[in-house]
Amino acid sequence: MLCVGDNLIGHIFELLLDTFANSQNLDQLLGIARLANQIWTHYHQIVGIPLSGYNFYEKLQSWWPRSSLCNAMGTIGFMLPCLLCLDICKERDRKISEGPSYRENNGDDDRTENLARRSNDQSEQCCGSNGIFSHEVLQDGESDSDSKCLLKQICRKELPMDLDSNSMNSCSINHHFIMNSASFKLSWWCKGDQSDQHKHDIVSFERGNITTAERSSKQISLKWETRPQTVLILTKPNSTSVRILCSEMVRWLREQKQLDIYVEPRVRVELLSESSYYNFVHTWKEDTEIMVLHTKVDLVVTLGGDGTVLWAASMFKGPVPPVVPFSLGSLGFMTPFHSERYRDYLDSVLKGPISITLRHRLQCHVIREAAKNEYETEEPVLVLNEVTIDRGISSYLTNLECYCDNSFVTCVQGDGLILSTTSGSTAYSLAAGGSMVHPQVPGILFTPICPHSLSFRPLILPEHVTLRVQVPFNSRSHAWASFDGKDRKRLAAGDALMCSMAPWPVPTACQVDSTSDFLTSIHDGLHWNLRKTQSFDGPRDT
Ligand SMILES: NC(=O)c1ccc[n+]([C@@H]2O[C@H](COP(=O)([O-])OP(=O)(O)OC[C@H]3O[C@@H](n4cnc5c(N)ncnc54)[C@H](O)[C@@H]3O)[C@@H](O)[C@H]2O)c1
Ligand SMILES: Nc1ncnc2c1ncn2[C@@H]1O[C@H](COP(=O)(O)OP(=O)(O)OP(=O)(O)O)[C@@H](O)[C@H]1O
Repeated sequence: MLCVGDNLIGHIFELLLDTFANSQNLDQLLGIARLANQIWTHYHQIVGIPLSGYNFYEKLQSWWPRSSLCNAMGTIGFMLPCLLCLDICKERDRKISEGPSYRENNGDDDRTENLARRSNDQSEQCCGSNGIFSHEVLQDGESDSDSKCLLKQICRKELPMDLDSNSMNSCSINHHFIMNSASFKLSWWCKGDQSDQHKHDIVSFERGNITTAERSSKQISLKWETRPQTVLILTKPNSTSVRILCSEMVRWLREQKQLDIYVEPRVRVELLSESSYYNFVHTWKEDTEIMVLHTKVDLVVTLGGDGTVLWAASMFKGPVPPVVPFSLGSLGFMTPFHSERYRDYLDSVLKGPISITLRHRLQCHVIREAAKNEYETEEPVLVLNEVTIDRGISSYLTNLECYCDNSFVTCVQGDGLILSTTSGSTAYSLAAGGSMVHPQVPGILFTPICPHSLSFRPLILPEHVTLRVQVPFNSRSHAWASFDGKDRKRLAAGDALMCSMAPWPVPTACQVDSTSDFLTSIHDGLHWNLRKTQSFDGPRDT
């Protein structure tokens, strides 16, 4: 990157701009804007303040009046980094001259005991200069954290979150493209491993000694850098207790915490039918607005069971804000927070720091035999638990050819196959005989459903592989793919499903920490290895 000249960067931007100008696909526009933003930040970081930024800015200015509304919206995403370049540098200089006071203290009084003690310790140990931003964790690259933080701060200052749910005008839509949520910092924490936290080499082999630096099982701590201002509350439908809790929580968050609140359209109607007091609650009208929710929302609260967490994850097709899952369901594997103590928990979460679990997701593409090119027909689907390919209502055995990075793995003959995340390892995959895996372990579980073979054991594959499950051309029936138990798609002979790890995990807040929460849920939820203890006086409960 260091030897990349202005010209090449200019070409890249030109190429991006052209693609941008010709695209009408909102997903693609967002992707390009993000890419441009990243290139710009890296370039700026390495080369200093390039005057060519002004050239780029001029180019955008001239192009702007010719663009459609849709493209113009995205242009803001391009322009902002240019406009902020100088401000960022000035701000960075200011911070250097001011010294450590910049790192604000996020408060520490009456928070929930467990959460606070644990998180504070972790923060002391690893925040500060070793902190990393969420996107750095995902990309494993070094980036200018301060500038991104400032970018967000400035955006919020200039474009306040005063959206009225009934007046979603073009101006309000414009700022959806701009990073607008509270900034936070993520940092690793691992017992006895406080040094070398920022090594980016996965394996080092200095003087013949092979050591590994990046271990996926480290606990991650989130510390707010700016106060969260907007909360999205998602609720399980048709439950009176959830409805009562929701209205109580909305009132509390508004009156005690002065937060902006978003809910689904259905919930807003429910709240308004209760009282016109809830008029301040925001929602959305069009599904397209959901695609930019992550730029408006600092925190997501779910009230329900695991299904509501899956529902929340499915709403975010890209980055996901931190999720605080409250348990109002029957099992609650992913919902460690008890609803009775919601005030204490939310108080603590809003102050931070909090331990989080980055729950990896799988990105699934259905590729039709009839399609002209690989990704022509269907949007990718992100799953938090699993994608299942099964026989549906057909009484024939499924016959699925499986490939891993283009190497033939096996042919599944049985009821079907589950490709699961480690978070989903305790769901359908478990019922089909798969192992339970700690959610911080990045891997893909390959679990057959009722295989008609005595020797077909489940596998766990590394996180970097791409799996392809193909319905053979001579298949006797169709197969069906379903995503987190929903949205069934028919796979005809020749169709395939591609599956790989998605770059956007779901960060869920922990009640204690990732490991403790996982063990609590397998003990309390599944009664794992519960057995009476042997004793001389007869069996005893453990
Ligand atoms: N035989 C089975 O065990 C079976 C069959 C179909 C679907 N499922 C699971 O149901 C999920 C959909 O959940 P839903 O709530 O929308 O449907 P649902 O209401 O039918 O609930 C399914 C059950 O699975 C539990 N569950 C969901 N995710 C879990 C997880 N990660 N760990 C442990 N338990 C979990 C839920 O708590 C719930 O009790 C699917 O993703 C699939 O994993 C399981
Ligand atoms: N906001 C929502 N809108 C529409 N459907 C939802 C929403 N939240 C949850 N669901 C669906 O409602 C169903 C039940 O939700 P959930 O699993 O949370 O409750 P539960 O079954 O009582 O709890 P548990 O999963 O712990 O057994 C799921 O199929 C889920 O997909």
